[in-house]
Amino acid sequence: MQIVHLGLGNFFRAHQAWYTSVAPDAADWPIAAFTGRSPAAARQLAAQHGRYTLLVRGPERDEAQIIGAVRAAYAANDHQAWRDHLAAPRTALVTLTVTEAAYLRAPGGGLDEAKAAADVAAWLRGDPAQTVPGRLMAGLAERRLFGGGPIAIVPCDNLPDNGAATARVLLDFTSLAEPALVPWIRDNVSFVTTMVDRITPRTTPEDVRTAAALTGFDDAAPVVTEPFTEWVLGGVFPAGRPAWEAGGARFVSDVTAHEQRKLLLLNGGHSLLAYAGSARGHTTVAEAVADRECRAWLEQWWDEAARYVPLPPAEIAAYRAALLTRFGNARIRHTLAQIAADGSQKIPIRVVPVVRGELRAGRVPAGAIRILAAWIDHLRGIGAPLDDAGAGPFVARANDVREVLGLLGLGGDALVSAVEKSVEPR
Ligand SMILES: NC(=O)c1ccc[n+]([C@@H]2O[C@H](COP(=O)([O-])OP(=O)(O)OC[C@H]3O[C@@H](n4cnc5c(N)ncnc54)[C@H](O)[C@@H]3O)[C@@H](O)[C@H]2O)c1
Ligand SMILES: O=P(O)(O)OC[C@@H](O)[C@@H](O)[C@H](O)[C@H](O)CO
Repeated sequence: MQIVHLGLGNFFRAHQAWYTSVAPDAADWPIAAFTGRSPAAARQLAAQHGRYTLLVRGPERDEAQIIGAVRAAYAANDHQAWRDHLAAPRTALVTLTVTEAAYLRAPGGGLDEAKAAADVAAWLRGDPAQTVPGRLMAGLAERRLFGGGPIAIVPCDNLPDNGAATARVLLDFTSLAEPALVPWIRDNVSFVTTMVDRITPRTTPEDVRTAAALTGFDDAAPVVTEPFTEWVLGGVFPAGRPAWEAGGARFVSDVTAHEQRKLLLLNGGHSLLAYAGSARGHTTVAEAVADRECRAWLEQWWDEAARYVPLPPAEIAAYRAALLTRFGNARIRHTLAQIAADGSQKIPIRVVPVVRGELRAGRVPAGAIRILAAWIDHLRGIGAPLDDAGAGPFVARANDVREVLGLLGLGGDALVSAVEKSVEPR
């Protein structure tokens, strides 16, 4: 059997490829990985026969592992290889790590048709589809044509209910571009929902030197990650899967509680530090969490967000304590700028649901308001640099708090006034 992966970035190599590498049946599950956009990662990995170093960075030392799970690496524009791999009956599942923005979701959750329009038009002209929903559709069209059979799609991006979210954008895209394929997708494609967790920063030139010194292998593309890792999956694998349980993956009937715990507490906490911490001059998560004020803001946010995590209080308390240790690992250089990117995709899923819930309960949540205000400051040029292709409408209205909140589907005088008081004076 075989796994196909789309989005050959660092996280995939620290997480899904690592789980596959430690599975007892790893030899039966080679991975063919495709870059999402630039060909650089494919070139680097192909030159190393897919092998790379995983530096597991604890608070005191690094442990180097050579991972050999990736057997073939392709550039995003190798459309023929993509279609061939998706069509092959031996391909049992497709994993994705392509960032939140790549799903082309509209605020309501379906496909943003304006963002997809050029790709739909390209497909109708007979050109290769370039977006993630378009590429999935193109590969599945080939699979149907050649009788490849049922398959699982396993998104591993930080989106709530990522399986259903992927199904929705894919089916919306297919309805526009290739409607005859829709029933086949409904009957043959299983969408697995996952909660994924392993803090994996960008690789620095120093990491490259460290990896070579530890292993003697002159690796152009090592990956640094933390010791902690978690993977919770819910859904059906009609053509099988590796025994990922060996690495600690859990298969459950409902991922929601795990997903809310991670998305609100970890990712929401990260977004708070990315905007409010960078505005205080910090560069990394570890620096920000060592700042007493940022740490107090984090606890305040967690107190509010915890109300929306359907788990026992003791479990939430243990998770919070573990997060402080993980965030405090100063040897992991996780930059606030990396986390701050694409806030227009992240704020609506990491923070807005808590604000809505609190307003419904008659509370004006100070911790969540701080994140909204710090993000608006970021849109106005404060703190980490703005790197967000979807920020245009928010930047255009950034001087007017009420309008920015309106774009997030939020409003009400009490909220607007609280956020106005919390943004930096101008
Ligand atoms: N890094 C982490 O700690 C971490 C942890 C959990 C989940 N994730 C998820 O993994 C994603 C990737 O993180 P990473 O650290 O590997 O980042 P990365 O920058 O190393 O890799 C990103 C990958 O996504 C692809 N991509 C980006 N935009 C795309 C687009 N519009 N269309 C198609 N492909 C696109 C890139 O080509 C690249 O292959 C995150 O956005 C997040 O959803 C990351
Ligand atoms: O990867 P992103 O861009 O979705 O979000 C940035 C971080 O919050 C995220 O990468 C976390 O480090 C990760 O989700 C931990 O598992």
